[in-house]
Amino acid sequence: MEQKTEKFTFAVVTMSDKGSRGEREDTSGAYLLKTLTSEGYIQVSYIIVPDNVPVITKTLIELADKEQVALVVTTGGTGVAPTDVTPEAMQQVIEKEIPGMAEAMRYESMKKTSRAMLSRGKVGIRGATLIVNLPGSLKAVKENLEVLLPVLPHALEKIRGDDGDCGR
Ligand SMILES: Nc1ncnc2c1ncn2[C@@H]1O[C@H](COP(=O)(O)OP(=O)(O)OP(=O)(O)O)[C@@H](O)[C@H]1O
Ligand SMILES: Nc1nc2c(c(=O)[nH]1)N[C@H]1C(S)=C(S)[C@@H](COP(=O)(O)O)O[C@H]1N2
Repeated sequence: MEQKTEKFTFAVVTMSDKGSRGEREDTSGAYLLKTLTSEGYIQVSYIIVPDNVPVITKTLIELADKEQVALVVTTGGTGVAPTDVTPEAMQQVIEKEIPGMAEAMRYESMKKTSRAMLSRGKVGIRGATLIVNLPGSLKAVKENLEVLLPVLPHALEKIRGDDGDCGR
């Protein structure tokens, strides 16, 4: 079993027009905050932004470059609706993409719903920050987190430059 960690900071960014206008309770963001905290990660920021590329880009760059947060998990805006632009913003932010992490989440999600193929979420690194896009619905967040959580400590250690043991 992977050990719990108390060593990494995290931020949650919810991409939602309705959420940013206060028209829908952000249950997905709240679930992420609760779960990551209970896993031992340290919350430093929680932001709700509209589905707007410049706003999302600025927010993610600030969290990585200024706040130097270890982990940023986003929810929403990954799909195919005209307003869904999270991946387009990510394209401008990340320096290294980790396609395997996004594909693993989609692969496992496909076992729950074929609609998982509609998510275009990315995972990537900017500086020493890992940024992970999850879909918007609470169900999707729960299902994707199950795939993500076990690999996170090792990924974050590697990104930080630790000599992690890959052997287990
Ligand atoms: N932050 C959230 N918390 C809880 N549920 C959400 C959240 N964001 C989206 N959802 C749910 O996931 C579904 C798909 O998300 P999507 O972003 O396409 O919805 P939307 O209503 O067009 O979003 P928005 O206008 O807020 O950007 C929504 O119908 C909603 O039920
Ligand atoms: N595991 C999982 N992944 C999922 C879903 C889900 O219910 N479970 N919903 C899908 C749906 S219906 C959509 S439209 C896309 C994109 O969601 P988003 O636009 O809210 O980011 O995520 C998909 N990924």
